[in-house]
Amino acid sequence: MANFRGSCLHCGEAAVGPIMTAGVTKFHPECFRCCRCQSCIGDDEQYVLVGLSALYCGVCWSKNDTGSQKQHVIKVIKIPALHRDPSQYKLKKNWSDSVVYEVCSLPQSQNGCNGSSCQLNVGDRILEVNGMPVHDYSLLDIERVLNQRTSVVQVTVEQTPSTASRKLEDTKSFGSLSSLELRSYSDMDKPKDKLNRRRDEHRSREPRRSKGCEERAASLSRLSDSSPTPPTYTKAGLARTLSFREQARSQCTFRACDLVKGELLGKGFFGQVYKVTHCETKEVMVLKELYRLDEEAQKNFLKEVAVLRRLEHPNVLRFIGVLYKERKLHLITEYVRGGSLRELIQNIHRPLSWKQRTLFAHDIACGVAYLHSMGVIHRDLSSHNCLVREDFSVVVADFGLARITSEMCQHQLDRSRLAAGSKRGKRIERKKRYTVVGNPFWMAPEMMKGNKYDEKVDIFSFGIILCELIGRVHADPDFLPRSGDFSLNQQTFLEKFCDGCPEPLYRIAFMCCDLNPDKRPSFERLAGWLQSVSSSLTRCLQFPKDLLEEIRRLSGPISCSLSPVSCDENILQATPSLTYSSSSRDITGGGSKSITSASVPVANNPSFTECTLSSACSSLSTFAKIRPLHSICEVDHSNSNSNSINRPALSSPES
Ligand SMILES: Nc1ncnc2c1ncn2[C@@H]1O[C@H](COP(=O)(O)OP(=O)(O)OP(=O)(O)O)[C@@H](O)[C@H]1O
Repeated sequence: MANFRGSCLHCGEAAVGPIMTAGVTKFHPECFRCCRCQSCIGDDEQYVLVGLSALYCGVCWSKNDTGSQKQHVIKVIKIPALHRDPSQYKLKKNWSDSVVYEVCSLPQSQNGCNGSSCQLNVGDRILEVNGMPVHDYSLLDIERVLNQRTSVVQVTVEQTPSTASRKLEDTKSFGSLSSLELRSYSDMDKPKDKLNRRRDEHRSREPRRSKGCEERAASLSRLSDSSPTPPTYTKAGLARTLSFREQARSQCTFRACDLVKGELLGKGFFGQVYKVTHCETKEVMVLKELYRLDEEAQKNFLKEVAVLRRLEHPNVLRFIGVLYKERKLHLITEYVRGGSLRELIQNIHRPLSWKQRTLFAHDIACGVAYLHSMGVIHRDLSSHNCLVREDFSVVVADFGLARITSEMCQHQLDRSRLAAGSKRGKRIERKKRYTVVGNPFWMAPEMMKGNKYDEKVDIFSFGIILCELIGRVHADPDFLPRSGDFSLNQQTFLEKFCDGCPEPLYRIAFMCCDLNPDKRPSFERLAGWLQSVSSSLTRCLQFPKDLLEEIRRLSGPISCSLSPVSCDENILQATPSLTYSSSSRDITGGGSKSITSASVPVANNPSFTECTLSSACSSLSTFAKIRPLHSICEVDHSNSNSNSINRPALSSPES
């Protein structure tokens, strides 16, 4: 079995967890897509990898099989079991690469057909037979399987230009071969030789399939993992080689027939979320599928899968696997029964003690501290995207807008170097001019203004969540008092919403909502503070003196609002197409009026669903009210010197 560490050929990121392999090249399942039609290629589907770069699905390839003979190609060929011909495939060992066998002679039936892209040719290098890498087997074993007459044999081959154009010599005919033909195992007779016995052994370890489930086509061994113990679902969804060996935790690929679709749990901007139950284990999970098929939606969804599959933490939504259905990728995650934190906060019939609120905040802080340690900025942290489990622990979810920053990993490294006593280096400049994404209610001021930002934007969002928890108030600026500079209006919040709130808790919230990102505490520190606060609350003790002093010192005096919140509907009406300049000092277009708490019911106005970002930037309130309908707004600030309009940027590309 090959070592499946390495990187994905498509995205270049580490290929861990379930991966698709084409020969020795690896892909994440979500990256294993046809370069022409962009559809995901399932593990039972034909593919052709040309020149170690262009991947085609069987359909697109067969429509346009031109020029293949001049290129390096990895593909799957099926040899049907229809012919009775004594002539045989002959193989030889490829001495330059001891792990593959080369076809040196063909049966007579193929006489004159050499060079065809859909059958074995002289010189083809055989990488896998029936999904098993050939290096585990002797040349005789492989020849025996190829020449058996009882069942379809699926062969993954590598064709080089010389192979494809090589002339057929010295071959005897035994009937035509068809390939690029999909047949399932259930169509085939059970092979008896060693190779097929091995395959059957693997399959016999799988849970019994539900009746009526169509079995998979012969394995291409593209979905692989090296964890020593196959996880629960690995085998349920696959009739291929031992897979999922790379990671200890389970990440699975399901078939549609493995899961029974249940109730619709909700709809986001791009996708919808269903409860599903596994036929065999009865485990309830969540399936997220896209209903929008535009590029933007696809991009965000693939990112969500890509991010989630790398993460494993008790306070981060658990990724279970993926499902290919109708050539589309679906995400399977744990089912979180308690709904969103926002729903819980807003449920006034449900009392929440200060300790419970502190624990919620602690869990989120731990989850996002982990994300940051993994180099992920969430960028859409909100009480919508924090889900509450039955045991009242909270998980952070929804990674469609997340950003992976290698700088952050570097930052972690540097920190550990510093901790290990090496010399203090120059502070790494991590802030970058990324795109503006997320929900404006929770969005950090620096992102709102189109400035450079870093992971501290998540801390601001967390501060808003903490305010929601403290005041059981909507994050909407119509309810949660904000200042003219988009920070929190601490004074008003304190007066209106902090009755009975432990002092450290609201002070922590204020620190998180500081306008200056550098003054916001890290999630690691926040988790520590919140842990101490909750312990004190549990034991009804006074807060430790040093904790209180530290928090007071760092949070400083309670600030008063600089620009009183005003109610100015005219801003909304008068500036329908303001430009959003990345160099402007605020997002109001004019700078004179920054925040309005105008209670214009735009959120419920259907015409705003089509509203563009540029027209939405007239005020925080307008901006904010667009978001619940749009769910995402992206503005590209990559050209920081430009004063030009960044037009409705729902799909602005991100570098
Ligand atoms: N794993 C889960 N378990 C239980 N409920 C979930 C789960 N994931 C999502 N939901 C619920 O399904 C609904 C839709 O979720 P989804 O993540 O698609 O959208 P969203 O976060 O509301 O919006 P957007 O993706 O536009 O930010 C939400 O109300 C959420 O509470």
